[in-house]
Amino acid sequence: MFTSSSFPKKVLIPHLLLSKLRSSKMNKITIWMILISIFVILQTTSSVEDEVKTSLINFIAKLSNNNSQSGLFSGWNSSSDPCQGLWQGVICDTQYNSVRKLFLNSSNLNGELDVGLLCNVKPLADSLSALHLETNMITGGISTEIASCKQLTHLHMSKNQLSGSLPDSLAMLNNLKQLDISNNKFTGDLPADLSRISGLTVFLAQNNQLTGQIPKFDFSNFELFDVSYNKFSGPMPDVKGHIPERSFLGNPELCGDPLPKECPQSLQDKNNVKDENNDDKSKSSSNNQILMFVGYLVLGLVFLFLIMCWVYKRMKRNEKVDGVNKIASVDDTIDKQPEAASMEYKSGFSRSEISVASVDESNLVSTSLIVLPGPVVNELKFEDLLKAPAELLGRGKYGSLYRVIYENGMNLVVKRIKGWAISSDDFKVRMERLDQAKHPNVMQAVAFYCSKQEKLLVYEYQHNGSLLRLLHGTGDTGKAFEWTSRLGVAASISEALAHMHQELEHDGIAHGNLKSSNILLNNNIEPCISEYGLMVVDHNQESSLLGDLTGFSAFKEDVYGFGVILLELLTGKLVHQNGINLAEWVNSVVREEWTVEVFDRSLLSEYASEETMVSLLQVALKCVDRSPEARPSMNQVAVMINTLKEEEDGSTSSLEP
Ligand SMILES: Nc1ncnc2c1ncn2[C@@H]1O[C@H](COP(=O)(O)OP(=O)(O)OP(=O)(O)O)[C@@H](O)[C@H]1O
Repeated sequence: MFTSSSFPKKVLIPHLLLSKLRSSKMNKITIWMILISIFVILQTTSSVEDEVKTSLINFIAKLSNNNSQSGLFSGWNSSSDPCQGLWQGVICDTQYNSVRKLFLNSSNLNGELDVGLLCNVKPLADSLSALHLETNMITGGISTEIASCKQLTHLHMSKNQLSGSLPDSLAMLNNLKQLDISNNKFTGDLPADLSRISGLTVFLAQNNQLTGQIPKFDFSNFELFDVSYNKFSGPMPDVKGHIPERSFLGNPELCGDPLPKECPQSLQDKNNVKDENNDDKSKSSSNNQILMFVGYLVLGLVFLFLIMCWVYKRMKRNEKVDGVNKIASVDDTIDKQPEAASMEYKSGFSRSEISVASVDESNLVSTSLIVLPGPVVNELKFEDLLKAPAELLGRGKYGSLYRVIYENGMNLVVKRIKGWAISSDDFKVRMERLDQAKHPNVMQAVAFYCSKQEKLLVYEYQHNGSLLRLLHGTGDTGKAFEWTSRLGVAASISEALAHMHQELEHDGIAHGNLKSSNILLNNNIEPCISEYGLMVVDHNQESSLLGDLTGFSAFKEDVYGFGVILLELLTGKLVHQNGINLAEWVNSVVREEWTVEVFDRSLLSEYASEETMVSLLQVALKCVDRSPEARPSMNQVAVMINTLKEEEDGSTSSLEP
């Protein structure tokens, strides 16, 4: 029942357990339960083996016409082990203790074949790889159950009295290598799918009464192939020289080369048509495949092209976004100067960009520049501006700024504003009003251009840079930015701004984007407010507490912007530095009565009046009041600063010898 190798595992362990249990004096019921369990386990294990034994005994009994006990097979009894050597013809796999092969050939077997008795018993069907029944007188046939003996590689049944047709299920034995059914009385057609068993190397079916056509095997696989002396019909399969002619002889209805019988014309035609059909089918299927392939290729290319377009567009868009981000960072940190920025943006003033604008004629006020009257330029042509070499100075939230060297050597800057929701007519009126409200400390536009999509403003280029650069730059002017100059700048800007506010009050045009980078130093090192009235006020600024930033609110935003400039002048600090908001920082220091601490140290060493500085600081703090209503008007600011300046001028002149 058990092999010597399996016995110790299954019995010794319970043994040990038992002795342990006895020694620990466990109660009898427990011991009985364990014994019963062991018995049940042993019973179940043996029942599988018994099933195999029983089926084998039944199989041989049927094959031998119930005479097995008298002859060779007397050792086949249920009290012995099929794998222990007493069972004649049984070969086992010793490792798995399973029946692998049955050699029952030449054994005087004259009973009936019942493969179901072997193949319906799973453990046997799963292990049986060879069944040799040749040279007997076995009757019956091969039943469909043969398909369950999936491990069969060798099925030898030659020289018997087997009859009936071969079941289609025979073709399901995928592992079959040798099939010998020769010298029997088999009838009917060969299962067509037999040719699908790719590992079949021996097929012997000679001397039967098999009919129909010979399946199209891959004849190159065969070591042995014989279908001679049957009743096969139809054309010879194309064996491509792998099988000798004699393997097909004795089939009177079989025709075609190399057999002596020629196939009738009708059969040839039928065959040719069949072949042609097959050829056509394969041709058309290969054509279809080519067409399909080309289709996929075209689709793939179109898809690739679309992806590339999409990627290109995205890259373009990202480039733009990148540009905005970079400029924003320049503004925030102010550690890059216009030159640095221009170095960064070498792309320059794209002619095509402006050309695009110029073709948008439907929305133009004028198809060319409107040159404003003034001493700077007498004549400025739009086309010449487009032709001129240009360099990008900066790219802000509202647009880009280019430096353009005009044909006569004149340096201009072109501000290009995109997406400003102002009608062309309103823009033109606005430009004219700004031009009328002149002030020497406000930079006048030289010319402008307007379309629905964009607006261009032309200014004179200022070589001396901005107040921002003067305060926080490298100091390449070589001069210290002394207190009196700072006070002078404050006075000039406040006056210019007060003038503009007064002039443009009814038009509601404030500067809208007042900051130290928009205060430029002209040829006389005089401060000039640039880009007046070009911007919609930035709603994100901390000063911008009101939703409506036109009219009154916009003017108050300018006052706030001016207050910040004053703070920059007094402290020498940037608007935002290391995350600290300048206005808040100054306020907090002043609240702590450490006012002197806020001032620029370079000013304290001068003969600057600390009193005037504190007074100017108070003006600045009023300007940056959180409540716009609490902020003074620009006119009031200008008066206050001028008074301070006069006092300062008076006191310094009285100090002079
Ligand atoms: N007419 C000019 N001549 C010389 N430099 C100028 C002129 N106008 C502006 N600039 C300088 O060019 C740089 C870029 O200007 P731009 O107006 O694009 O940026 P910004 O003033 O920093 O930001 P915003 O877009 O908010 O105005 C700034 O440093 C500015 O001081």
